[in-house]
Amino acid sequence: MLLAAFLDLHGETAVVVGGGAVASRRVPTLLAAGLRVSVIAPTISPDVRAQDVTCMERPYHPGDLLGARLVLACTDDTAVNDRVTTDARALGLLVGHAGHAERGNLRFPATLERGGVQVALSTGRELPMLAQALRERIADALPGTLPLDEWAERREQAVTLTGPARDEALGTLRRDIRRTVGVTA
Ligand SMILES: C[C@@]1(CC(=O)O)c2cc3[nH]c(cc4nc(cc5[nH]c(cc(n2)[C@H]1CCC(=O)O)[C@@](C)(CC(=O)O)[C@@H]5CCC(=O)O)C(CC(=O)O)=C4CCC(=O)O)c(CCC(=O)O)c3CC(=O)O
Ligand SMILES: NC(=O)C1=CN([C@@H]2O[C@H](COP(=O)(O)OP(=O)(O)OC[C@H]3O[C@@H](n4cnc5c(N)ncnc54)[C@H](O)[C@@H]3O)[C@@H](O)[C@H]2O)C=CC1
Repeated sequence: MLLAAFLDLHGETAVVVGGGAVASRRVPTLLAAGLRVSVIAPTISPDVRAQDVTCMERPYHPGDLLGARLVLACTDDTAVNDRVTTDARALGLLVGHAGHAERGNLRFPATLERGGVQVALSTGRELPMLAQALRERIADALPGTLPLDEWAERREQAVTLTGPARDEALGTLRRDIRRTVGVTA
C-alpha cells in the first residue's frame, strides 16, 4: 500500500527536469495545485513554454534541485532520470520518475473534482488507462453539487455542543448527508 494523502504545496517550488510530452501533461497539475514551476531541459516544447513556468534551456546539473520541494524526472534519458531521482531523494524531496515510477516516491493519480470534492485514484502500478477508466465509473456514481458549506457550518456548530445535544446534532447531520449522497444503509 502507498500512503494516500493530499498535499498542500501552494507557493512551494517544483523543478521539472525534461520539457517534453510528460512535462506538458504534469505542469498543469502542478500549477493547479499552486506550485511555482521551473523547467530544465535542453529543448522545451512550445506546449510547456506556453504555461506559467520558468524555463532553463540547458541540461540538468546537480544543484538544480536546491530550493525545490517537489521534483519530476521526466527526460527521455533513463540515466538522467535516475540521477535526478537519486539527488532528490538525498535532499529528502518528493520525486516522480517517468518510466520507472517505483524509483521515485511520488505517483500521479487520476483525479476528478465533482460536487466540490476531489477524488484521486491510483492502481499502485503503471496502468494509467485503468485509472482513467475507473475514474469515469466513479464520476458517474458521484452526486452533483453538494451543500458542503452548509454541512461544514452545521458540523462546526454541533461540535461546540456537549452531551446528548451534540450527539443529536451530529446524528441528524450524518443522516442528512447519507440520504443526500444516496447511502441507504
Ligand atoms: C506510473 C504513472 C506515473 C506516475 O505515477 O509517476 C504513469 C506511467 C505511464 N504513463 C504512460 C502513458 C500515458 N499516460 C497518460 C496519462 C496519464 N497517466 C497518469 C498516471 C500515470 N502514468 C501513473 C500510473 C497511474 C496508475 O496506474 O494508477 C495519469 C492518470 C495522471 C497524470 O499523468 O498526472 C494521466 C491521465 C490524466 C488525466 O487523464 O487526467 C497518457 C495520456 C492519455 O492516456 O491520454 C499516456 C499515453 C501518451 C503518452 O505516452 O504520453 C506510460 C507509457 C510510457 C511509454 O510510452 O513508455 C507510463 C510509463 C510506463 O508505463 O512505464
Ligand atoms: N509517466 C508517464 O506518464 C509517462 C512516462 N514516459 C516516460 O517518460 C520519458 C519522457 O517522455 P516524453 O516526455 O514523451 O519525452 P520527450 O522526448 O517528449 O521529452 C524529453 C525531454 O527530455 C529532455 N532532456 C533530455 N536530456 C536531458 C537532460 N540531460 N537534462 C534535462 N532534460 C533533458 C529533452 O530536452 C526533452 O525536453 C519517456 O522516455 C518514457 O520513459 C512516457 C510517457 C508517459
